[in-house]
Amino acid sequence: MPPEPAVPALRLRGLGKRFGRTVAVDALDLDIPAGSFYGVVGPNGAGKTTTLSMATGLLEPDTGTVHVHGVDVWREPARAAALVGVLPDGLRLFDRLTGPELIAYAGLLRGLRPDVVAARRDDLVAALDLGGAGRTLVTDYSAGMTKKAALACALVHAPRLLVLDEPFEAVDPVSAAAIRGILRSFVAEGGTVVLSSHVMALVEATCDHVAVVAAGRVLAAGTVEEVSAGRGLDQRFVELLGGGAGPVELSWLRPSSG
Ligand SMILES: Nc1ncnc2c1ncn2[C@@H]1O[C@H](COP(=O)(O)OP(=O)(O)OP(=O)(O)O)[C@@H](O)[C@H]1O
Repeated sequence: MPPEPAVPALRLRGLGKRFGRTVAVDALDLDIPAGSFYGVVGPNGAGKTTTLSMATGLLEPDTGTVHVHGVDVWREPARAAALVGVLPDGLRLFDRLTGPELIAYAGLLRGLRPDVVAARRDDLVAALDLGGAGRTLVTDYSAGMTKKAALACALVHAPRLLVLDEPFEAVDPVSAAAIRGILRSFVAEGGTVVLSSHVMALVEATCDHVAVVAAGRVLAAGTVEEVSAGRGLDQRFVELLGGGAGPVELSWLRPSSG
């Protein structure tokens, strides 16, 4: 008998969302294999945030289904939520707390025991180097620090799947390396990471799989080698998107034109 096909960490089928006349996501199908480090790339307005929001139960799809490790996100939201950690785009946090307080609060909301919460909070503060901020409230954190605190909140219940919208945006290189290290060991231990990014070099260096999304559809998906087809992800991305228009000359911008 052939082996059972593996259940993907995330399965999107016929996913669709409109905002008025704008089709943000258009009958999108995608499988994210369990244990992969998956990048979702695409131009501005491609539908990445909308897709990831629907995949994680934050935004109700107009059409289609989402399964996380075989659990239907929209039929069994509590079971699915226990499996997923999310770093949404433009996240609103309870920012009148310190970072460690926020992490503990996230753990308690997830139903963890207080002693487990305290231990994990301390581990996450150390791993993400959030201890130096002392009693500073999250509202006074830099953008990168806020992102790290939000990532810690997404990790505290030990999810199997992490979905991260632009996790490296506004994060300094040292913090980005720390975050990458944490995500890599999460994947090495059997977890799955899905992240969206505009930065091809980052996806190429970090992810093993990639999907190129444009106009709410998947243009190409597979391992980074398959999708980049020996030409580098940046170049493939431009090719898949049709190269774009030629350069527009801004003659008035020439210093000599005044
Ligand atoms: N709440 C909303 N109301 C109206 N239109 C929306 C809303 N959210 C997204 N859109 C539209 O849906 C389309 C897809 O947006 P989305 O934010 O998902 O793209 P994205 O790939 O994440 O873009 P970016 O890389 O710029 O963040 C865009 O045309 C956007 O203007």
